[in-house]
Amino acid sequence: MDTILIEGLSTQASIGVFDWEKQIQQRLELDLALETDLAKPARSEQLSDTLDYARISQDVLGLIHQRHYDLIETLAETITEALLQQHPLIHRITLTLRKPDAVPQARSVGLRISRQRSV
Ligand SMILES: Nc1nc2c(c(=O)[nH]1)N=C([C@H](O)[C@@H](O)CO)CN2
Repeated sequence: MDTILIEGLSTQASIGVFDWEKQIQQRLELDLALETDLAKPARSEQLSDTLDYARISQDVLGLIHQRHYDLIETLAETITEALLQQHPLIHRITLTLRKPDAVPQARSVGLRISRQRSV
């Protein structure tokens, strides 16, 4: 399987379990690996035959900004579920989500999840 990459997607978000985190915006960084077959678009040169990384980046930012999330787990599941539903060409998604300013002693904290289309 081939992979479309979106790396270092960075934005501010309302995210966190504590009350003070509901009053501020915090930095989030995302990497996405979207597994799909790229043989057809390679031949056709049609954007409609592949995953448009520009459009998907905007869709992900829209999901991040649409509401407050307490846990990064909830946001990660929301993003992978929506992308699998909206893009039939995606076979599997691996999402890495980082909250770089959450723990001052760490370069970054975060998670990585993989979700596959169920047949
Ligand atoms: N596994 C997680 N642990 C923690 C989360 C989280 O979303 N998932 N969130 C927090 C707080 O919001 C933290 O970022 C504030 O410093 C703590 N642990």
